[in-house]
Amino acid sequence: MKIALLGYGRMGKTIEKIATERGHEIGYKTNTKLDEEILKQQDIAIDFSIPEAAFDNITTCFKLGVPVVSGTTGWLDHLEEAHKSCLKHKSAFIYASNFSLGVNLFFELNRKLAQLLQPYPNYKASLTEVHHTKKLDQPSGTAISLAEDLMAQQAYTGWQLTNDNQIKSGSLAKPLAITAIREENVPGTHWVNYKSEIDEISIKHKANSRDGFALGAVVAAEWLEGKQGIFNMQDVLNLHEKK
Ligand SMILES: NC(=O)C1=CN([C@@H]2O[C@H](COP(=O)(O)OP(=O)(O)OC[C@H]3O[C@@H](n4cnc5c(N)ncnc54)[C@H](O)[C@@H]3O)[C@@H](O)[C@H]2O)C=CC1
Ligand SMILES: O=C(O)C1=N[C@H](C(=O)O)C[C@H](O)C1
Repeated sequence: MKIALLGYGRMGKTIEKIATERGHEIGYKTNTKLDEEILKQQDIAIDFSIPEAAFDNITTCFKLGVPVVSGTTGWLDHLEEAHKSCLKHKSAFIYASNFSLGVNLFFELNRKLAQLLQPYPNYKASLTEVHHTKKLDQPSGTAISLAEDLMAQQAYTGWQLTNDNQIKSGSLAKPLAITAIREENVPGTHWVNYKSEIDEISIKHKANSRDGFALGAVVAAEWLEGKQGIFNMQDVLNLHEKK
């Protein structure tokens, strides 16, 4: 496939390495405004840019008939609008807050654990994420996905970042606490913890590098080729069928 990399930073460069190893061609890469003439000659676009640019990049691709794999976090207020644009232009789209196989299995574990602990409100849940100091958004997109899945099974009314009272979502009547920690060179670590007076149950995913995110994004792009519509990583990894 001829791939456009929208965002050529840490992830764009890792995706280039993995896509090339898998026999793809990088036909276009950019860190700024899109060149529509070159972009429309590509088979697919992979957007790992910045929150402010993602929506425009993605909808420009749909307008040009270029399917999109998007991993940029921090722009999800506009996700529904992006879906509408994809459907309007009969294009194809996959968004994931995390493309790695390990995290997508971890998402399944999180949903299962939240369901198992539903009858036991004495276990208080919390989330922690650790990322590198260059990360622009907090909490991470992955932590928000974990929180949303957990809250679908448990009696929390919203989530709140423990280290910044301004950052929250939903009602604070019974908030789920998320702690975001920033340390040099950490690719991404997430914990879900349940604590009672008697004991604690924790699950953790730690990325050792960015390769898993990049491989997942390239596999998603390969899977999306020739399809039309809106998909997610559960579709790509066939996780619906494994339940
Ligand atoms: N879904 C997933 O699996 C993962 C998602 N991410 C997310 O991907 C995004 C990028 O992460 P990194 O590569 O670490 O960041 P980065 O800061 O290294 O790269 C972002 C690049 O986008 C460029 N950029 C700025 N404006 C642009 C525009 N208008 N169009 C295209 N590019 C533009 C910047 O110059 C920069 O080079 C972040 O939102 C991050 O949270 C990161 C890792 C995994
Ligand atoms: O910015 C990052 O680096 C990462 N961002 C994603 C997120 O916000 O969850 C995925 C991964 O954790 C790395």
